[in-house]
Amino acid sequence: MDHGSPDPRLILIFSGKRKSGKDYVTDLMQRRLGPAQCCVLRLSGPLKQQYAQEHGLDLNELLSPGPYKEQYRASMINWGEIRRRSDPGFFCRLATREAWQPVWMVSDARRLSDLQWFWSKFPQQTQSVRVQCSDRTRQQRGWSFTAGVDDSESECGLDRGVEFDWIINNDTDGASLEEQLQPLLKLAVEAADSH
Ligand SMILES: Nc1ncnc2c1ncn2[C@@H]1O[C@H](COP(=O)(O)OP(=O)(O)O)[C@@H](O)[C@H]1O
Ligand SMILES: C[C@@](O)(CCOP(=O)(O)OP(=O)(O)O)CC(=O)O
Repeated sequence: MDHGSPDPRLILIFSGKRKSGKDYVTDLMQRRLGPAQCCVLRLSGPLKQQYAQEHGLDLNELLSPGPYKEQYRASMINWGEIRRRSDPGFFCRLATREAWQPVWMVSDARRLSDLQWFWSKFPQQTQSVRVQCSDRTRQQRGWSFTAGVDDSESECGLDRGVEFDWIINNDTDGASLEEQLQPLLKLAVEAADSH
């Protein structure tokens, strides 16, 4: 890789609707695994950084789960689409360029092109994880349907056509998240140990 680090041993690519809990789950896993073994990479990180700079916005607020980023989401989606159209791997490359840990978790895949980039570059290491929950749970977490966002490729691009390696149900009153994450954590520990 261009950053000179050895290739990762395991890449878990998370996707799911907004407020399904992608950040929550990946943060939880990272706390368990520790920063020396595992990093959380966000494809939206370099996107938000560049977008904030060009539009004079508060990057920290855009990176937070609160309402600020929602005001700009539709515009950020459009802005990102233009970049991706000419170079589908643009944000994947930027998001991964400084990662050196043996386990990577990408918290926000949204389009088939995101997954394809990792599958083609790291075919042995890449596994896909879908985080899902009911709309009711998402509403409890502050979600409401927004036309132009919830019906766009950004939210629906992976609804069909992918057989996910792992599915995590993250409903408020559903199966224990801890239990569901055990096999993934085990996989990550084994990958890190083999580094
Ligand atoms: N299992 C959970 N238990 C408690 N709170 C959760 C859980 N999953 C998600 N949340 C909360 O719901 C909100 C949305 O989750 P987040 O991880 O930001 O979703 P996403 O990244 O998919 O948009 C956050 O405030 C988060 O802390
Ligand atoms: C413009 C975006 O990158 C904004 C993504 O922001 P977050 O990744 O913070 O979103 P959720 O975790 O789903 O709430 C979407 C895109 O289409 O690239």
